[in-house]
Amino acid sequence: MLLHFTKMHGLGNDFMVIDLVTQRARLRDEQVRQLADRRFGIGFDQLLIVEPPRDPDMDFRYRIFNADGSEVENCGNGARCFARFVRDQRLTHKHEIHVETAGGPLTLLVEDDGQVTVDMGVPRFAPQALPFEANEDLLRHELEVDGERVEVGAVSMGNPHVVLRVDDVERAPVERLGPAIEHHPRFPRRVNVGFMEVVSPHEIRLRVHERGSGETLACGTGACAAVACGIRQGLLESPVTVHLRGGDLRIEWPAEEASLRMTGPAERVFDGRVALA
Ligand SMILES: N[C@@H](CCC[C@H](N)C(=O)O)C(=O)O
Repeated sequence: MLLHFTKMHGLGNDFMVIDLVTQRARLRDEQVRQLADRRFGIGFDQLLIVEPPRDPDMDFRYRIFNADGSEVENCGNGARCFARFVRDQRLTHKHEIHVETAGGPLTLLVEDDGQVTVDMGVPRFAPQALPFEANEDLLRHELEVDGERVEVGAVSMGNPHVVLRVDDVERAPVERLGPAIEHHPRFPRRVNVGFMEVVSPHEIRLRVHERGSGETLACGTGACAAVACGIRQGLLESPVTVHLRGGDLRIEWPAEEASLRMTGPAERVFDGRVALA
């Protein structure tokens, strides 16, 4: 069976997008992993699935799968690509699109210049929101990783994140600490790991080791998590420009109980058809 798909990216965080509003398919974990393979498949960091909503107040259901086949709650760069995709495919003409995700509802706003702003909701710092085995909600938690003590901020942006402050993001131990923290026993559903260099109160540099996909060129929810932790720790002030290896995102978080908003680009790369094994 041939399935139409579109390859997209948000700042180099790349996606295979499949419309399951007009097509029918069920993908097994091993099929997702095979499609994600950059040599034997299409290659992507995440697979995004567009489905009809289950809640009649929503426009679509937005499902996300990491390259390792695991289904996850949220993907920020993917949300911007999702908005561009459903409009390009004429599945909607709306500029404000409401989607349900496994991490809760999201609102996507397509701006006049083609950039997309995502209302990511209110960051949640309670350890059980990630989940994270910790007794209380602290600004910084201590973690023992491979015999080393590191300090992390912990936050749920629908999906779980920790953020480490580093002096120089290019020299940060992303390859060593990223996977070790992702699989740390205190995170029963694993965790995304951000390495943040503070340049000024309105500017950071960031690299993210993503749960289930490894280091990517950009992570939207990771950028939101870093800014949320940085503001809460008194290091940053809204708005913040986040420099990722694939480009920049603008993050606004005006007040603790307010929604956090992320603005950035969404690019279509090519369309294709693939036979599911
Ligand atoms: N690339 C994403 C996040 C994708 C999901 C993440 N790897 C997870 O497992 O939670 C983004 O742009 O937010």
